[in-house]
Amino acid sequence: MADHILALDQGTTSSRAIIFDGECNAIAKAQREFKQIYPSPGHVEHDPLEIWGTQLAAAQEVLQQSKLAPEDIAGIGITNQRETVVIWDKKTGQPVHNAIVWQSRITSSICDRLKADGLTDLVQQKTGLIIDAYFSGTKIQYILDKVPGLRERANKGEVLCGTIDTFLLWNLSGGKLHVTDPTNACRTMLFNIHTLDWDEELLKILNIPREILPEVQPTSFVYGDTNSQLFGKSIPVAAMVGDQQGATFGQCCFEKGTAKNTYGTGCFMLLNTGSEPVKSNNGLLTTVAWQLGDKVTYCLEGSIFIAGAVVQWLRDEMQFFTDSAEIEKLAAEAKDTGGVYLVPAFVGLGAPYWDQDARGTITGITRGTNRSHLARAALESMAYQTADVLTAMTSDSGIDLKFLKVDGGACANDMLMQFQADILGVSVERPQILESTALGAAFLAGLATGVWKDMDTIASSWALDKEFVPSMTEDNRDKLYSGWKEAVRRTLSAT
Ligand SMILES: Nc1ncnc2c1ncn2[C@@H]1O[C@H](COP(=O)(O)OP(=O)(O)O)[C@@H](O)[C@H]1O
Ligand SMILES: O=P(O)(O)OC[C@H](O)CO
Repeated sequence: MADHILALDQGTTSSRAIIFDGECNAIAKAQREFKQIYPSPGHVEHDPLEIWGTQLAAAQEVLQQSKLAPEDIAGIGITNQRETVVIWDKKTGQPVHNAIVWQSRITSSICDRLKADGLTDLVQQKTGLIIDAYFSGTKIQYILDKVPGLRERANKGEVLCGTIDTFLLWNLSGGKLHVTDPTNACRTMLFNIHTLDWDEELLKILNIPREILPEVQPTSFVYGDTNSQLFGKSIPVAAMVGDQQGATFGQCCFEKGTAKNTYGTGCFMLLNTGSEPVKSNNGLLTTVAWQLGDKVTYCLEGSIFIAGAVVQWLRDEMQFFTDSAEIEKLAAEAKDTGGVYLVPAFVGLGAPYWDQDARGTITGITRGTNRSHLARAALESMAYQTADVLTAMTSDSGIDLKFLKVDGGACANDMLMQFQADILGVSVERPQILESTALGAAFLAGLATGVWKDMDTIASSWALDKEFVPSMTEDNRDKLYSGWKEAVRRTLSAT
């Protein structure tokens, strides 16, 4: 009987596939890393065919490992790095350019022009976003302008465009389906989050033909079947969801006022604000959490560009250790940072500052500063950036968070989680299943195919691994946090 779900988790650095059974057990996992391409400083690309190749290989491997037949899989749920965008030839499937990755700053000058043209309010009102190179719209414009003859081909309907969910679905369906969902569409800066459709005015401003964009369907939805040659038999694709919204669903943040924070390459905090979009006055994004049937749930999001990546930087560039987990031991050698703050603005700063030109800063170094202090400051930077976001969220939503659910690679770090609880003054809850992103995609696909009956059944499956309770005095918290604010002030490009 088809009572398993295959989740495809296409992330920034790897393509993963996990099979879940109806009791949320991950019965098999496979993962393939792929190349990060840096054509120039601040410019990040991926090879779309490598993304597809690694994702397909991981899916085929996990099926083989599980010993299940394709007919045991009720559906596939796709979850993906968001904003990263591809344009490809409709006939051959060949990409016309590398994918421009969400982290890429290549279009920051286009964004500066849009801001100078006074479009900030219009963009926020329609899309819930802040004008920034992070989002797909200016990346699409950049590719259309850069590749010779591409505009004419786009106008003639010879090419297709899409975020990674769409590109994977198109390939999985053998070139039949060109579809996205609102959690991905809303990250393009071309999608109106109120009408739930591509916005003609924004398409005109960015000079993007509507014909190249995909159809938009709900997040949990049977979009169609995979090409039968890929897995031996066709399997329905039954969910597509941006990875951060996927993690929010996987963490069962179904109630208005619940939030999760994912500590991966970057750090993304999403607060469920219910059926109405809440406008931010403090540098957060208003974004679609998911669409089930015709019911849309919104959230406020704080997107932090560099979180776990600061640990990778200490590992790869500074060569402090060889494995990310070793930071725990090194950081524990110092009882505190000795007054050092590290602001990892390696690609500018995202929420709530949105400063494209800021660059990383270390403050408070003395003759006694050593590697342990720096390691500790790097870990603490994730917690301080999260505190900046939570302050903005409380102010925008009027919601006082009771607890924060956490997931992602760096949340395995107990020292970081305790410091996070301390600096927020809010309890931090780590679940037993840390694969929240893939689990969210599985839940959404399972809802569309009957593996899970309803959201109440899903919510009852969430189980706590460890709770971190704040233990720092308010005085100490205020003193440490004001030191961070001063370090950020020195980092911002205008100062
Ligand atoms: N014990 C640890 N302490 C701090 N950071 C860690 C630890 N283990 C892994 N990380 C960081 O977590 C990140 C990986 O998390 P993951 O959720 O897999 O990220 P992504 O999905 O963005 O690729 C890496 O940036 C890594 O440096
Ligand atoms: O692939 P991740 O986990 O780093 O997530 C990337 C985000 O979706 C970017 O918005």
